[in-house]
Amino acid sequence: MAEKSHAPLFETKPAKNLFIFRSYAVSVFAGIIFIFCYRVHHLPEPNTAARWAWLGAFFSELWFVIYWFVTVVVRWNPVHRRTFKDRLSQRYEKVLPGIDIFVCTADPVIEPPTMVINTVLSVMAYNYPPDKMSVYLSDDGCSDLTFYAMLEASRFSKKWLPFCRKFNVEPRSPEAYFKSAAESLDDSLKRQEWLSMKNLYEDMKQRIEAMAELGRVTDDMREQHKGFLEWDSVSSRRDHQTIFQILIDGTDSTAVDDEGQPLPTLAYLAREKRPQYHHNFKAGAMNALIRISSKISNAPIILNVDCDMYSNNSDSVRDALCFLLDEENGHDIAYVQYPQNFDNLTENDLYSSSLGLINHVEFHGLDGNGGPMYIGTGCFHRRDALSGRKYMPEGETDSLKRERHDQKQDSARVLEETCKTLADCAYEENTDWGKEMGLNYGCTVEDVLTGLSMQCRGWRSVFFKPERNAFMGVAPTTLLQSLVQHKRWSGGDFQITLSRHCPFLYGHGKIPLKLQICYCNYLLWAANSLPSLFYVTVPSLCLLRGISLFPKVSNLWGLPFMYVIAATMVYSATEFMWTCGSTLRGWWNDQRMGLYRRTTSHLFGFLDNILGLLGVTKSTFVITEKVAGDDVSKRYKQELMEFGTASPMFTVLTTIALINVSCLIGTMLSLAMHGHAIDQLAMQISWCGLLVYINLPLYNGLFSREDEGRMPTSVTYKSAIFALLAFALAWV
Ligand SMILES: O=c1ccn([C@@H]2O[C@H](COP(=O)(O)OP(=O)(O)O[C@H]3O[C@H](CO)[C@@H](O)[C@H](O)[C@H]3O)[C@@H](O)[C@H]2O)c(=O)[nH]1
Ligand SMILES: [Mn+2]
Repeated sequence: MAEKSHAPLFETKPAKNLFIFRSYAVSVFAGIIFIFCYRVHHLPEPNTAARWAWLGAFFSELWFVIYWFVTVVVRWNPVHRRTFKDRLSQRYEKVLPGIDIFVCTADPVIEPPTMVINTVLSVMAYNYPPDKMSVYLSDDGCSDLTFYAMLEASRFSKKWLPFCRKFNVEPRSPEAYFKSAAESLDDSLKRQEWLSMKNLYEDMKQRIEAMAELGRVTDDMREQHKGFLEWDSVSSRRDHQTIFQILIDGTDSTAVDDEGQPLPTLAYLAREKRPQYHHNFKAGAMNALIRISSKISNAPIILNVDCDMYSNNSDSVRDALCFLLDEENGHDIAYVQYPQNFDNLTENDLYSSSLGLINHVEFHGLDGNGGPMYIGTGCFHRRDALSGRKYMPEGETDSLKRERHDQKQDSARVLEETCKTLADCAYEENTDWGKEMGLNYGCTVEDVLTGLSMQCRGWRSVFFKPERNAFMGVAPTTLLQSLVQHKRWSGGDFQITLSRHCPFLYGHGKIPLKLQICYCNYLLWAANSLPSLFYVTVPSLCLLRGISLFPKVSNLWGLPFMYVIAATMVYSATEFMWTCGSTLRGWWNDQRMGLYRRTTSHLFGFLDNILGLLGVTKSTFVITEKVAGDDVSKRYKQELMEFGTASPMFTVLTTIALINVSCLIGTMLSLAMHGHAIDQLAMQISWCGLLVYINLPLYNGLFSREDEGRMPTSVTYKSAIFALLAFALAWV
């Protein structure tokens, strides 16, 4: 009996079939050694163009091997986790800890209020005692429309929560639920309830959208809640006082749903913004929420979600608690990170937004090597760890059993007033907030940096991927959006590499070396750009002058090259289709996006950092668009690449594509005319051909499309000039 009470709440298992990957890695490593022998033994004459190109290829390959080694470390020891929620209920149902849920939004146009409240409703409806949950929305857009939508949501929740309980609804975002679930309920009474709930939701949605269309909240609506008065003194979203409103006060015994069950607390916050203070983007918003919630509910667990990431699995809180409450192995876990999943992907994931590799492969690997990164959304934290406390092996056991804050006797109105100052700009002056406390400032991937800090303070983290996806968000639906998002990520990650937070320095002696290496899988994205740029241009340009950078196919030295390339492609495609459950085309799209990101997002992220170090630029957080126009969505659904805008990123892509296609055609013509043997250049020509092939959608956008999503002519001209310049350079 005693043994049973200590049965673990979760279990960890190593991944299966690891020998396949390990044999691949070992054999490729052998191939790589041969490649380097070849490079060193066949150096061309000094002071020739061939010599420089050769050295360039050598150093690029050296870099790729270093990076490849990182990806091998990531994949060496993956683990999978399983939870036992029934044991959690048996042991803890009566004493479940409180949980504070933070939702962040920043712009009512890019992130429409209906989307925001769907996320809010989905988390309010978790299968968890509502009196133990509090939901806080941070609105960096300071929009009365969002506030109005929250008011609607607070009313709607009184019906939605009982409905979810009664029919065990999944997912609990009304929009997603009514979109996916057919009204197949056979019982006519149920059917009626279902329909009336759907109508109720549609009506609310319509009211909110009408108000958004109007662009302001109508006067009769404004009279319904005193909170709207706050907007009388808002001059702009970048210059206003703190607005904090408790819409549902969970401690109030009259705050109940239509079945008389308690409701979760629901609060709206727009922290103070003043032009003279940096607001530190999402990190600033989260820190304001940490402070304010500590005065209201002060729950020991904090869940953080982006406003577009609704809960898709009502048991996620319980799953997360299985880790955090485990008596044997839970006390040093700072956070439980769920994967980011998306519900707007196309069949073959045109822009490779599914994060398939991260979710199915890499994060299991990080988990096995010391713990996944914190990736900003879908993450359950221990409040203490997030607030900045170091892990202490003794005395951890009670940290989750803390009571609500003493001030709970105060009425909501009094609390609102006393809490406001906590979200004022000046509050953080001369404090450790943003440094040692809360989320870290100064980095566009505040999440990754914060997770690393927690791990360096002695905490562990776990990655949990339940069978039913825990969260579903919105992935970028245009090429440019995706590239810009990756620029923020790779630039931010690289910033960490160059700073004192570089895992090898900051994490030295604090986190395992293998985890430090794993971080490089992401922190070196930006650094990949230069060797990649070399590899997709110089070998092709060399063709024009007949400079050969690779051995003959018939030569024995050709074997290691061909083996390494073929094995890596086959392994990567298999991994993508088998482990990530994608299609072959999905893999090919991922390869294309990998190439595009390396040569644009990562390059620009790299340059940004260099300029940042020189003090020329300051990084900003460009919010990812969550709605697209009708035409754009149509093309997205058809998996037709969206260009459409004249962006420098497209100029880079087009220039590279033009260089490759010209080199390929030029070389073929000259070979045909002079009748030279193809053997010496075969590998280089194949590489160039592959680049042309992967770029087919781009040529299509350049030359044969008529729709709005084609490549703008200005980009084509600019790129043609750059390509000509490259040819001229190649000749000198
Ligand atoms: O000044 C800001 C800017 C953004 N956000 C919020 O931050 C979240 C993420 O922004 P989004 O534009 O959707 O960026 P993504 O690239 O999708 O976000 C990923 O990457 C970010 C770091 O770059 C993390 O913060 C996110 O959690 C993670 O999902 C959204 O909820 C925004 O509302 C704010 O609250 N304030
Ligand atoms: Mn997002």
